[in-house]
Amino acid sequence: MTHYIEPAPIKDKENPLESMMQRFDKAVELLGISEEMYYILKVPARQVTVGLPITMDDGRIKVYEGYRVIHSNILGPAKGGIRFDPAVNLDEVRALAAWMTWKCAVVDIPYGGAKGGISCDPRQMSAGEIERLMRAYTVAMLDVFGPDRDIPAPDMGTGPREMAWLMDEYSKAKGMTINAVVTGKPLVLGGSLGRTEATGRGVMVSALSGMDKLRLNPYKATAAVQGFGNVGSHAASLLHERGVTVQAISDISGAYYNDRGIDIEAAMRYRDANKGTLQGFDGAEKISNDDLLTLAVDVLVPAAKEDVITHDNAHLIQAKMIVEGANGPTSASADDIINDKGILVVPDILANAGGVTVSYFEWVQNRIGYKWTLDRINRRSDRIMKDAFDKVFATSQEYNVPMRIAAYMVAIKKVSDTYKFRGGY
Ligand SMILES: NC(=O)C1=CN([C@@H]2O[C@H](COP(=O)(O)OP(=O)(O)OC[C@H]3O[C@@H](n4cnc5c(N)ncnc54)[C@H](OP(=O)(O)O)[C@@H]3O)[C@@H](O)[C@H]2O)C=CC1
Ligand SMILES: O=C(O)CCC(=O)C(=O)O
Repeated sequence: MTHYIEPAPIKDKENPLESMMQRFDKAVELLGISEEMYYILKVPARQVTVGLPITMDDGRIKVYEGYRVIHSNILGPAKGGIRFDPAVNLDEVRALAAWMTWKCAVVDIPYGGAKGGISCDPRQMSAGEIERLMRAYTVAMLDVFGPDRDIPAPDMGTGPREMAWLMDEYSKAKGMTINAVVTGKPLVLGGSLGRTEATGRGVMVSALSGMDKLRLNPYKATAAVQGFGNVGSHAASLLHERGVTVQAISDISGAYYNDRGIDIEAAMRYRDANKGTLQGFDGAEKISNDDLLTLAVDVLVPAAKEDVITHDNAHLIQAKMIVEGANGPTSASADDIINDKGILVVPDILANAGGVTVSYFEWVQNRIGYKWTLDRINRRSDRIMKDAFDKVFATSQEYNVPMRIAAYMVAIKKVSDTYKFRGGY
């Protein structure tokens, strides 16, 4: 029996790092970036891998691998979530860290990009085992994290509970309470109002902005949302609130379809009362996660994981618009097919930036020792998301490129200009 938890193998097909680099290369070429700057932007500033021996509930010791990659800290402290998932490996974390750099630059917040992850399956672990893993990871990253250095947050498989453990462990090690070291915390520990829904809310703002460009009336529009976790469930709920008929939702147990629309609040209540799963939800017909992606809806929101839309299924997509709630849900191999079909894609580094935007607000509130109202947070984050959408859309028109490449161009220009002005290399 193995006590070492092997990280997921690096994928040679549909590798997220490759997908990120292909879009990056295109944007760099259009911007006429120098070769020196190309490598400055490409190579991560820091990569840390740690071994984490954890005592499991049955007394055995298992050794997990954890990662933190700081892609860039030129715009400010690095920022990015921590992922607990069996598919985590260093390549995935490197791609996710770079996406954070571009994302923060697209929405014009003063952060660089980072990401962390542990190759583990939290669904198979007790709360105590997860807590020991999170605390061990925090101790291993004491010289990486810091409110002015690198500020983690939740991602897939983690949430406020894990962020609370991180803050506690970090604060104990430093001998004082330092809540600005992490965002996405519970409210009582200095979390921000609105952070839980923030990513889904930004997805909703992006979807409505895209619908406006396509002249789609939200009250007549339909949507399918893949993933019913933090991002997917709030995106579905907020789209529903704005009049959109959400015909399909899904989680790892499968997808649930109803052409008259799913009662999203009922689905959320069902999931919360059913150990976090939609398994058995009866307000809809059960279909597969693959079938959800090819439904004849106006708006498709992939909000679960990477590389679900690939060369193999892109030609089957019927949606008029894809709003990427997840990071990297479309692999680069699908880009040309999707663009040729005329589908408007609001890319991940724009569409899901509402989360990090409100994380930024949380950090600002922690630092000034004050709490903003939910109304102020929502108004400010909606404005940031709408301005970013308009800027990326205008760039896509100016250069006649898809919004994805336009978003990379906006981001890369900002980061490379920052390097030029700071100089010293
Ligand atoms: N949380 C945030 O603020 C942000 C998250 N993101 C990105 O959004 C995506 C989702 O993150 P988040 O909502 O936080 O994660 P969660 O862990 O809260 O939810 C993930 C959801 O995806 C489902 N899922 C996982 N694997 C599959 C699969 N193979 N097929 C179908 N569904 C699956 C999960 O199902 P189940 O519950 O059954 O396991 C769950 O419903 C990730 O790509 C993340 O990086 C981006 C920006 C910010
Ligand atoms: O809220 C944050 O700081 C980061 C969220 C995140 O990991 C992401 O946007 O992918």
